[in-house]
Order: sequence, then structure tokens, then C-alpha cells
Amino acid sequence: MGNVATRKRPGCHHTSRNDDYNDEDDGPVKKRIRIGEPQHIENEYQKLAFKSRLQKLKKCRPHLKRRTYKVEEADPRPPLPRFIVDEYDNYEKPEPTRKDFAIPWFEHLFLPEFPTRSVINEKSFILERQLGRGSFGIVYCASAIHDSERKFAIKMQEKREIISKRAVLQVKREASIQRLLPSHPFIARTYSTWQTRTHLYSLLQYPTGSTGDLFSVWRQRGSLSEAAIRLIGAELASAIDFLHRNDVIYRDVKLENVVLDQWGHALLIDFGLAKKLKQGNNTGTICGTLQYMSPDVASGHMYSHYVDWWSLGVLLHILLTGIYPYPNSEATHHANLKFIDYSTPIGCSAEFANLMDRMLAVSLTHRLCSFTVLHAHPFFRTINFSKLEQKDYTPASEIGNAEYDTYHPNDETLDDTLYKENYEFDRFDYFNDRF
Ligand SMILES: Nc1ncnc2c1ncn2[C@@H]1O[C@H](COP(=O)(O)OP(=O)(O)OP(=O)(O)O)[C@@H](O)[C@H]1O
Repeated sequence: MGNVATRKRPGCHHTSRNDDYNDEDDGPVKKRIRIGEPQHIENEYQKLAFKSRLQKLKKCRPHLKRRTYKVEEADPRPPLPRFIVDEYDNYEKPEPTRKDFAIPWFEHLFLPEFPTRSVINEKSFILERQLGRGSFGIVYCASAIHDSERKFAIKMQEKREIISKRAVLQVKREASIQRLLPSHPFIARTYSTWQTRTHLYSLLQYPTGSTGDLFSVWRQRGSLSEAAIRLIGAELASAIDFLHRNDVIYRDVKLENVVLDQWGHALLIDFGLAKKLKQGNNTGTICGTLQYMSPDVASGHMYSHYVDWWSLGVLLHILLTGIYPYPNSEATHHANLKFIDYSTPIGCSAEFANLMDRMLAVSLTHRLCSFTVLHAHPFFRTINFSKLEQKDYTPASEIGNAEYDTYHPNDETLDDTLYKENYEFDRFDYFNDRF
């Protein structure tokens, strides 16, 4: 029977056997009455009547309607704090890896001091000749492409060299100090810096009609006259004082870092060892050029801006006498520097001799350690520093009129190969704030 098709009568609701009948006795079982189930509907009329009753029932008992409830999931993110924008800065950011950089890491490394897109770039200049060579590249004399009369010095440094010598921070520090420094008549200005994929560029002030650096001038012409030394010394003192007043310690005063223009005015270059240091604060890195290094730096103790005055003393001593004041021409390590056997230069004026004794005194209590004292020293009595900064004097007219006998056969004569390089005892210091 199960397989026989049966015809449904309209209005007749067939239920399955299992639901409505008991297998044991054939009588009808109790039917379960369900709301909305038209069990007794015999015809179409009854069906319609049932529907309308059901609708009425639903109207007067609305709670029977099916309701849907939206179960909202908890937001997995904690609510963002409002108005506390600064707190985001405190979040620990993971160290960026190479692949995190949108621009190549060897460009990112030198940002922001050396921008990648610069209006002024190497294509704006014609390189004319080489001026000198530094630790990481070459310095060229260049003229502007649209104005061949305007001369600049362009320092072109190799990124590969800088990275391999772990001097990234040093180079960036040099650029930022030079760019932020206000202009001064005796400090070379940095007009612009930029980078390509392989090189860093710095556009520097070029001294008009330059006669080269002070070392070359000194080597060509021999010792300078006291009058020339007075003017060059005063110009450098003014530049050093300006740096100190701007919270910068220079740490590399030497003949090679001073270039002269055609009138003999000095221009301080190369801020490779300069550091931002507030007046009165100390630092401790052993760096500089050995033969110009003060006992304070060489000792490894903390020191401050005054060490620049010592180096200026050494420079002035060399300009007049052609020898180092202390027997350090052979030194190759700061621990070997000797600050003994100093003798006052003979054959010079008493004022200059006294100035040297004061600037090169090992004891700090006797040493000339400030511009105020230098300015008032009898050797500079004839100099009006305001006029000097207006470039009212012309050192060139005094250069070459040497009165001093520079022949010192067994003395600490200068050997240019010995102190060409800057000296840094602890390279590691470039990577922390001590530098
Ligand atoms: N503004 C400038 N005008 C003229 N000549 C310059 C200028 N800047 C640098 N020079 C020349 O280039 C040489 C090297 O320059 P500089 O010392 O700045 O390079 P560096 O890479 O910083 O070298 P260092 O190894 O001494 O740190 C100088 O000795 C000087 O002769």
C-alpha cells in the first residue's frame, strides 16, 4: 500500500501514519493541536474563515508575533581614547626593517638632513676643479649653470664609504649643525644638502678667489707675520666664540680647516667633529687631530667648549714658529701625547709670547679659556672686533711679510702626512649622545 499513489482531496489534510495513528490499535490517536493548523477545514469556505480568525487573533495578541533579536557581537577593539592624541606617541613602535621602508633604506638613512628631492641638485652646477679630498669624498669648486660667475664648493660624499665606516650619524650631525647655524662672516655657510642613490651632496660657501687652505698657504709662504696672525687669529676667535654662543663645540681647529679668500679673510670649514653642546655642559669623546688636541680631551676626562681655545693656540703657534708647541709630531695615539717641555717662542713680541703661554698652559687655572679674556689680551689690543666682523681689515696685505726665523732643524717641524686625518679614539661614540 505504501507505494500506491493516493489522491488528496481538497480541504482534507493528510497526516502521516506515524503521527496520527497508533500501529497497535487501529483507532484514532489524540491529535496534537497546533495553532494555525487547519485540522477541521472541510472546504474552501472554512479555510478562508480560519485564516481570517487567525489574523484577528494575531492582531489582538501581538506578543504572538515572531520577533527577531539582533545579538550584537562585542567590538574586539577597545574604544579609542578621545582627545588624548599625544598618547599615541607613547606606543612602542617596532624597529623598521629594510622591507618596511617605502623608499630604499640607503636613502632613508640620510633623511631628513639630505633630502631626496631637491630643487637645487647636482644638475644645477658645473664642476670645475677639485679643491680637496675628505674622508668620504671629494670637494669641488663649481659654478652655477645659469651664472658662471657664482662659485660654490660642492662636497660630494660616497654613501657606501660613510656606511662602511659607520659614520652616518656623524655626517648627518655635521649637516644639521651647519644648516641650522646663523651666518657668520668667518664660517663657511651651507646653502643646501641633498642625496642621490649613491652620494650625499653639500653646497657650501666658496671663498671668493680662494688661495686654498691655511696649511697650503703656510707651506708655500712660510711663517706669517705677527700682524697677519693677529688678524687671522682674531677672525678665527670671532668664529669660535660665535659657535660657542650658539651652543656648538667645534673640536677640530687646525690649519687644514681654514680656507682663505683673496683678501686673506678666514673661513672655517668642516664641521665633522662639531657637536651641539650647551654652554656650561660637558662632553667626553676623545676626538680631534692629535697634534691640536688639548690635554683635557687626551686625558679622557669630561671637557667643554674651552678645548677649542687650546687648538687655536696651537694653530697660531705653528703659523709663527712652524713647529708644534709640544713634542707630539710623532704621536699616533692620544695616550702618547706629551704636554711637557713647552718653551715660549723666542724672537717674537712679548704680547704674542704671553698669549701663547696663556693659551697653551696645561693647567686650566692659568689657561686662556674664553673669548672675553682673549679679546682683552694685549696682543689683540689694536683690533676692533666690530670692524673686524665688517671685514674692514685685509689680512692678505700682511701675509708674506714674515719677520720670524722659521728654521728649527731638530724641532717639532710639521709633517703634513701626520695630521691630515681626524682622530677619533672611540668610533662607538658616534652612536650615542656622548659624542
Ligand atoms: N667651502 C670650501 N671652500 C673651499 N675649499 C673647501 C671648502 N670645503 C672644503 N674645502 C677643501 O676640501 C678639503 C676637504 O674638505 P673637508 O675637510 O670639509 O672634507 P671632510 O670630508 O669633512 O674631510 P675630513 O676628513 O677632514 O673630515 C679641505 O681641506 C679644503 O681644502
